[in-house]
Amino acid sequence: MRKLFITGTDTDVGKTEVATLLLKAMAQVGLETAAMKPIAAGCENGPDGQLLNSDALKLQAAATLQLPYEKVNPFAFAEPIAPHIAAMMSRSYSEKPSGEQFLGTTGLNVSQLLKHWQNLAALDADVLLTEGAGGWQLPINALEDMPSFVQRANMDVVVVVGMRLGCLNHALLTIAAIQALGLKVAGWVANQVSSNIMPYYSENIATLRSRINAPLLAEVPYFAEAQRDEAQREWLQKQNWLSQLALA
Ligand SMILES: Nc1ncnc2c1ncn2[C@@H]1O[C@H](COP(=O)(O)OP(=O)(O)OP(=O)(O)O)[C@@H](O)[C@H]1O
Ligand SMILES: C[C@H](N)[C@H](N)CCCCCC(=O)O
Ligand SMILES: [Mg+2]
Repeated sequence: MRKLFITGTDTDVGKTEVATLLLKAMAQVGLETAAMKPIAAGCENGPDGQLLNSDALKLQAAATLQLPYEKVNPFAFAEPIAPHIAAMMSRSYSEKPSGEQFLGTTGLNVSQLLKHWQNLAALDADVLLTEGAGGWQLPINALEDMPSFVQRANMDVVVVVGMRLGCLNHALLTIAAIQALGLKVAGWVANQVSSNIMPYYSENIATLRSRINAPLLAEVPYFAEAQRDEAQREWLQKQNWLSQLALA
């Protein structure tokens, strides 16, 4: 089983967009996939009152293994804020903890994340794809960050770079932090996050290519709403990212 973790240079850079495109590409070549968004902040109430996150729903729908929502997204919080703060805010306190005290009350920890992830890993699909939340160095409690979970699970990491001004610093810091933990960067994806392509796009790509010691898996264009599905289908046919990931 291939275990991939999708991170990005920030929140809103296209991790879910790229993750669902990857899952669709994998399905097209007959791979069995499971997907997970272990922690999601920013949820709506479903019909039975269950908190549902749109990323988790997209991953659930794009994976070939049909899994119950709570297995895809075991930790769901209402507010669209940093997840460990959302986790703290979701609890009821007689007195809300002040200052840094709340960090001890998030209820999130690496061993719980690992337990839920291992349940999906045990299904032994060809690929288990896990989306992070926000950027790489995401705190989950007073002592632990998301990267410790990725390290314990020994996942390979795909970095989604939102192609906008500032991405050089964010991408290079992210890659350095992943590699410093001894984890493999399976590759990076340049994602156009706006209908206006950034100035000097190709020079920015060239700069990242020259400094990132991992393959550029794909350059994802901005898919306008109109005929989005069709444009994505056409685009997917031209990609060789699965062979770069040794999955095809
Ligand atoms: N290549 C693209 N073409 C068109 N829209 C895009 C593209 N990439 C991202 N978007 C849009 O930008 C928004 C943010 O993308 P996405 O939700 O994938 O970000 P994210 O990194 O997963 O964010 P989060 O940190 O909340 O998980 C979404 O509305 C998404 O549809
Ligand atoms: C709400 C948002 N869309 C994401 N789900 C969470 C982003 C967390 C960012 C935390 C931070 O680095 O400041
Ligand atoms: Mg997302």
